[in-house]
Amino acid sequence: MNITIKNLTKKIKKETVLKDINLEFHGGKIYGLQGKNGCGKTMLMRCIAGLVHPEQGEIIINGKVLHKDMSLPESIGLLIENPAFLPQYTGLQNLKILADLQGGISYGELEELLEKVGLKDCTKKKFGAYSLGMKQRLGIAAAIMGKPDIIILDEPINAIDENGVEEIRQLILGLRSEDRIIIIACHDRAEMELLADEVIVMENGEVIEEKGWKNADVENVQA
Ligand SMILES: Nc1ncnc2c1ncn2[C@@H]1O[C@H](COP(=O)(O)OP(=O)(O)OP(=O)(O)O)[C@@H](O)[C@H]1O
Repeated sequence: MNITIKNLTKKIKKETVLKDINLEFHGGKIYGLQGKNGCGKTMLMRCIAGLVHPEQGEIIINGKVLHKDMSLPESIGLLIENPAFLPQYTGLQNLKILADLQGGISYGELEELLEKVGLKDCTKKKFGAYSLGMKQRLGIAAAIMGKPDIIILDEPINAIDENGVEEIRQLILGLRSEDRIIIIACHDRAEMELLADEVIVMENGEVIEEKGWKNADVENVQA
């Protein structure tokens, strides 16, 4: 599994929100996007997910060029901003609707997913009555449903209570597998150090630093 981003530039109106981004992502690693509010983390994630068309550059996923060889990445799970769930249904019912669209996911798997994200005690509660942290947990469940090759999580620990943070952290670390690329955005540097194998630091739409610390073979690539 690999993703190559070449000379990616995205403009919104006259503002350049991503500037000449060049990055490589490989399976087996958790990549962290770090930077201040508005630096372009979400926009980069949207581009990788195929939700936004860049003005320049390309995104190549396993040799296939996004928007040329395929309209969307073939196997991707996303948690970006507030996921749209139906308030009148429970978390399990919401997941079931998504699972039916995707196909090949059993009810048992959905129950397991809810347990994994710490929602198994509220299977009867409707999404509309969920707390912010519960909504976030369901969003993570939806993003990892069906075991996608690429998992993108924008601020996954946001709104999770203190006890839940370690639980969600362990869940994310446990998702790491050889064939999977995980990309998370987080503005908290300490959290990022606990979660990511490589960190991509962004500022004003540019990548200003790439560094890795969990794997000895990854040194500071770019200072
Ligand atoms: N729909 C939009 N219309 C206009 N400008 C946008 C839009 N979406 C994002 N932007 C701009 O693009 C830039 C990057 O935004 P982005 O959401 O990627 O930042 P971010 O790093 O994810 O920030 P945060 O940490 O607050 O989520 C910002 O200047 C933002 O104002």
